[in-house]
Amino acid sequence: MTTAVRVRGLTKRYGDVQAVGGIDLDINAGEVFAILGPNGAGKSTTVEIMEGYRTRDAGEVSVLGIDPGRPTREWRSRIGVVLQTADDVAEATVRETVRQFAGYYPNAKDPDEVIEQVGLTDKAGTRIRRLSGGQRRRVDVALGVIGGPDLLFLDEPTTGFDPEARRQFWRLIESMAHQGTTIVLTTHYLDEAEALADRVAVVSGGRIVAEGDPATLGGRATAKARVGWAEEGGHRSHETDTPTRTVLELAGRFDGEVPELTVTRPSLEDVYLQLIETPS
Ligand SMILES: Nc1ncnc2c1ncn2[C@@H]1O[C@H](COP(=O)(O)OP(=O)(O)OP(=O)(O)O)[C@@H](O)[C@H]1O
Repeated sequence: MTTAVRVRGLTKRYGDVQAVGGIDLDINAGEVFAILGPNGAGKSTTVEIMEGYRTRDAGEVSVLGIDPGRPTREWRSRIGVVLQTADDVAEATVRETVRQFAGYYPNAKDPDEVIEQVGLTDKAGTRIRRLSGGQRRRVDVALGVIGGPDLLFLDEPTTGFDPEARRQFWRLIESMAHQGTTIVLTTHYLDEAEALADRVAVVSGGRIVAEGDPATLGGRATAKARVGWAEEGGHRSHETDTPTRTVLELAGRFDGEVPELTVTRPSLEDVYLQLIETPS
């Protein structure tokens, strides 16, 4: 498997603040990798160093085989970054802006197709300054993907999106991943990480405190299950390592359907909150 991003011993300090305190990361080509962590954990700093927009104090970083501290023009054209749209495009329409950016890349995607994928076809002729915050963010995403990048960085991409726009954005990311684009995203939405990411890293206090498949992170898949049901006008629940046996016993007791039956294991959010409370 080819490695798209390799980071070893990355550190970055701002005055007294150790923003990144020794991060090691390997992100495979074609993978969707999510970086999670509380405010101030060091996510943006790490991602901006990988994008070549911030200098590092120490450590090795290789992104598509290049040190982002010494970027080449060819390398830049293979990297997609979602930035806040600059104010100087605010007078231009969505279509004009996306077409203009398409002109900067050798392998740009079709502007109208990208506008459709971010759900802005109805607004293609609208000036950017007349868009809502969430619509404007969708323009940012369109500009990040228009170049047909091999590696796409998304820093909190869906902040300000309504639920429908988020789902539409997820489909765009899934289709880009399906076509082989490597995607690195930071997000505060755990459902987003769970829906999109092959692997996640949880960053806390400038270090990685857990890393893995979101379905099994922190022992989620093998943690005790909670079986819940309704009985005698109240809600009952039981924590167990053998939920199937509990359900069978209940089915026998109720002679068929168990009222309001649920079987749950810790959510990604439960595991995440535990991880950031007790950084190792
Ligand atoms: N330019 C800067 N100058 C000084 N301190 C900074 C600078 N940028 C970030 N920091 C500090 O470094 C730490 C890490 O910040 P960073 O933006 O990387 O966190 P983050 O995980 O992306 O947070 P958020 O979820 O809030 O975006 C924070 O304590 C922040 O205050």
